[in-house]
Amino acid sequence: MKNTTVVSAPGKVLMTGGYLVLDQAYRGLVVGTTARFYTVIQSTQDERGLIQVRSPQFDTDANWSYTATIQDGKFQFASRPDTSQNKFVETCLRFTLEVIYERTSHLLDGGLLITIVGDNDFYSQRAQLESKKLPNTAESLTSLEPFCSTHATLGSVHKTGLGSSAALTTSLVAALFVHLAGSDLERDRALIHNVAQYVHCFAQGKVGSGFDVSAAVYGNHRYTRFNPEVISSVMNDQVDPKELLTALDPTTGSWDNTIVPFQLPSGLELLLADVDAGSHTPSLVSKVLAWRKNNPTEANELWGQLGNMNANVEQHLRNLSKASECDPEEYKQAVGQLAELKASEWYTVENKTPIMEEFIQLADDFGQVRAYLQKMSQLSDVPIEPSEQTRLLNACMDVEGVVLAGVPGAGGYDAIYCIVLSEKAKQGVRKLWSSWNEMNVGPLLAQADNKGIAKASVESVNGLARFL
Ligand SMILES: Nc1ncnc2c1ncn2[C@@H]1O[C@H](COP(=O)(O)OP(=O)(O)O)[C@@H](O)[C@H]1O
Ligand SMILES: C[C@@](O)(CCOP(=O)(O)OP(=O)(O)O)CC(=O)O
Repeated sequence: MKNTTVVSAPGKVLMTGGYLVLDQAYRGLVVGTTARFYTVIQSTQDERGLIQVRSPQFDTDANWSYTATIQDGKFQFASRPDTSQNKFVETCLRFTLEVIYERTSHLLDGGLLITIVGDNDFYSQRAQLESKKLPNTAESLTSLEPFCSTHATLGSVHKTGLGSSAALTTSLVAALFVHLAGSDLERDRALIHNVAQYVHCFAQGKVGSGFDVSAAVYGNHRYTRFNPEVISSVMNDQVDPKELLTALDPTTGSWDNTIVPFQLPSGLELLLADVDAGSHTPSLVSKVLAWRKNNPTEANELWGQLGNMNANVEQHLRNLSKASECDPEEYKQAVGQLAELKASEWYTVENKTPIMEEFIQLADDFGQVRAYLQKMSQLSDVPIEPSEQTRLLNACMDVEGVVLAGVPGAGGYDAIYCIVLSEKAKQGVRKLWSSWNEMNVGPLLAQADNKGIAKASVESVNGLARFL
């Protein structure tokens, strides 16, 4: 398709580092997912500067129109009077177009038609499956068409926690740079990251750690956040374009975020589940941070202990990756043998190899991470790993071949993840989920995937062409 740009960006799972990663002194280990957001931009012959955006997976009002023009050399942006609001889409367009204009002195010759879709895993498919009288299993989810209708509005849709706004923002920002400024996603990655990070903070009205946008741009990594001061002076409606350009410029050296590549060791598979506990999780983050502020001594000790344990988990994973490369046969043998046992039984294996010891340490240290998160839950009185989730995670750990099971990100009732050693373990975990009664646990199809932002063609993305 001529004059068409497609850019996608992945969802994320923060395996370790929830809460701590808000602080520059600590790290987060984040994994990208195969679930992605796709932004398609088509140039149109419409009125110059007319930008129409649509999200066809939603029932009503998921169309937004804006105008972006240059008057007396100045960038002007407005939403059309008859349009509904989408803070993320609007903020992406407004600031990204402004940055592009400031950098290239050129904007639009005609109009733009922008189509945005997210993989099914970003939104709960429970209602969809029920209406088709299908059980909530991986097989049923596989039978749904790609980018299926959510039968909901953006306001009412049930999200699964993969980070729809970060993936949407990143894919839209990157697609605008490619389409209008001829950007190269490799070469201009840091600039795209900074703009997406800023836009995301602006739209959500607060500066979070930014690990979700970082994962959408770079895929898996160990993340250390940027100093929030980098953007604090431009977090206002009246921002001066030159000041914005300087604040987001990656060559000034002011952005101090770090990205250290990371891979899951071979043979390990990430499984995700969306949990519907029937209750709504309150804002966990502000309560935890308030507790930390009021109890600095106790909190700092806990942050230090949990930070060290998170670092141990990361190191075991890195050691295992190295072992799988240096000694593939022994590694395979260890994985095969351990996959037949519960992690709690691994210590009983006779003549354990160093690779097996590493797996045992990994499972033990991740158990410690959970213990510290449970302590954080109790002390701050916030349900980070609430007892319902503890029971579910313990049951997952009781399946043969499960290495670890935990709550991603901020925790709460909404989601869990497991890492398993075999197809049999994966089936065992999913069987457990489908029979779990205390809460409704539904599998997601997404797996770990290291690809950050990426260009595509319409034809290469299954199910995309029907929207264009
Ligand atoms: N498919 C989509 N099309 C357009 N905007 C979307 C889409 N999905 C999510 N968004 C934007 O992201 C917002 C949701 O952000 P948020 O509540 O922070 O959820 P999340 O935790 O998934 O990022 C929506 O209100 C909307 O502005
Ligand atoms: C608490 C945190 O450190 C991690 C939150 O991770 P989640 O994956 O739970 O995030 P949401 O997509 O906002 O639900 C906050 C942060 O780092 O910004």
